[in-house]
Amino acid sequence: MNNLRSTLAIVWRIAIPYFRSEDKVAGRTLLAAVIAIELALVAIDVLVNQWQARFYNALQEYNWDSFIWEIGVFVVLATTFIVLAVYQLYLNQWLQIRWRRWMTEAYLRRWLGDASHYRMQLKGDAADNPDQRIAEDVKQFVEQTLNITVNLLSSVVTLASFVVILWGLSEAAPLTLFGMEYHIPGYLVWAALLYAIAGTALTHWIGSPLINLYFEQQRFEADFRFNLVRVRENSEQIAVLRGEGAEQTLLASRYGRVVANFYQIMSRTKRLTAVTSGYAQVATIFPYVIVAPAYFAKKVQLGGMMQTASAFSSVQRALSFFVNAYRTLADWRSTVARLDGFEMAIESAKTLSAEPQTIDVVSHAGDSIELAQLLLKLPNGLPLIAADGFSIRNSERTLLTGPSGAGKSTLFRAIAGVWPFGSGAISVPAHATLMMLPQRPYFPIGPLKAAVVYPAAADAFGLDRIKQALIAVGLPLLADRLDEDGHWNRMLSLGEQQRLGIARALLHAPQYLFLDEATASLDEPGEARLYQVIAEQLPQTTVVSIGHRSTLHAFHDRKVELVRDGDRFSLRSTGRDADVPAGSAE
Ligand SMILES: Nc1ncnc2c1ncn2[C@@H]1O[C@H](COP(=O)(O)OP(=O)(O)OP(=O)(O)O)[C@@H](O)[C@H]1O
Repeated sequence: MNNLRSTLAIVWRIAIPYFRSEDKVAGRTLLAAVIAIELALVAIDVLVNQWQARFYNALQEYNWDSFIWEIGVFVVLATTFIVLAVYQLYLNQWLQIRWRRWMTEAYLRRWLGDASHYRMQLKGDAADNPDQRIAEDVKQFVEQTLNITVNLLSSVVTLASFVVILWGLSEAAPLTLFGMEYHIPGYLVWAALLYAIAGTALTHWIGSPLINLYFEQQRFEADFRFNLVRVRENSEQIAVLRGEGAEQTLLASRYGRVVANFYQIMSRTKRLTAVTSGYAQVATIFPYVIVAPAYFAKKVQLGGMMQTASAFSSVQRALSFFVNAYRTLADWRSTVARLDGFEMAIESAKTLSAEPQTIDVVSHAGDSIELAQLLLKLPNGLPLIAADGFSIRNSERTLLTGPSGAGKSTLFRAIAGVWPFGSGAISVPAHATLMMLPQRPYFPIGPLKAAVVYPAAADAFGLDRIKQALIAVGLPLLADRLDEDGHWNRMLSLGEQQRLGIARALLHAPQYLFLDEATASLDEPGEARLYQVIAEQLPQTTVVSIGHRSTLHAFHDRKVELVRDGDRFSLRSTGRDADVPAGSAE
């Protein structure tokens, strides 16, 4: 019960923001229309039930006129039913797509905002496969929540209407056993109730493990899909390493989990289907068996008997909502749990930067980047880099070196404000523009011009400027392909990608440019030319580079080295090409 209450509380928390959003008028109107139509459909069911009594009595009495009249009534009822059913589905789908669009956009904003997508990974993948949460789970949540709510409501109303009818019919057709009449008020209602309770309990007992099994199934399927995507993304590496065999084994083992779990679902579903279909079959005949003695004792007409059977099955169906919807409910609960986990992971990634033991990235009025009492840590809490009173001065060009794994890239991540582990403060000039270029720049799939100017809009720069930037970095041939669509990370060599990255920097002209081995794939003369271009075209830009080649020294005013200092590394400024001993920290 507590479980149910907490699931409902989560559903409420996830569902309600849409109905309070800017789209609330459309959302509420559509929801009201869907519910109103559902209630009208129940009313038609009640009318059809009453019609059945009249229709079968007309048959039993060989009354042709009544028969024809009732056929006419049925045509009217059936036509109304069809029109309502068509519009109910149409409006339901309309609401679904609006609600889903709103939720998807809201999740995308939260996931992409504040670098949560990156921090969630740092936190150890608390919510697996966010892509699945946003693409699949939101769709299922909206669809299932709406259908379950509407069906539940319809069941309650059906129950209320038919219980009244069935109660009356219990009077008209008293319980007759072995020639004796027993007057139990509303015995047909009680019989339907007992029947439904027994079915529900049995279904829950057999079906409850399905909730977890469905949850796991979704996860295994998503894992498998994700690994397939990784193979596609890294297909060149895999091909040259002849890694196909290893991939086959890995993928087969991932798919093995999908299959093993599915077998469990199959065997559970088999048992559950035996129960639910047996239950449905018995339900067809059950009311006739109960009313038959009264019928054969001529206490009730054929019409009364048919009406009773149909009312009984309506009550029983409404009561068995849980039995019929068990699979959907199980699926729904796992969808809700996954979305809840996703929301929690986003929240905890957000609060990561607000925790007391995190790095503060603040803006200040000065024109340099200042590191004060900074201690960078690994996610597991081990110290990585300590820096205090260190500044990156305006327009200066700094070369950062140090052993592999010392934390050079992590220092860049901290300055960019996405590395939360550690303490101390990083002050960045207010309104300063920073650009980080890694060794492997990212290019969205699409036209080349959009890839170069990313993250600006494709039309943020004139075509001539983009062409000039490409020519400046030594990619004149690409200058004629700006409108070509492509997967540029796959189509260009790493050196070409790095040139393209520098072209991006030339266009954006940031005040601070951080180059994390961003030219390391070029030969030395090629690298030198790019630094020359940066110096000429971005004379005001403060450049901080990570690199290992000694030839880079010529393009920097200052050399800073990360040196081991106990259990961590610290920054030592060694001046231009100078071998200043360690310990002369800024
Ligand atoms: N997301 C992460 N989770 C756990 N550890 C990490 C993560 N990112 C980096 N590290 C660890 O932090 C340390 C510093 O990594 P970083 O990439 O900053 O080193 P680096 O000095 O740039 O190395 P290289 O010169 O080899 O590129 C490494 O030991 C690395 O394993």
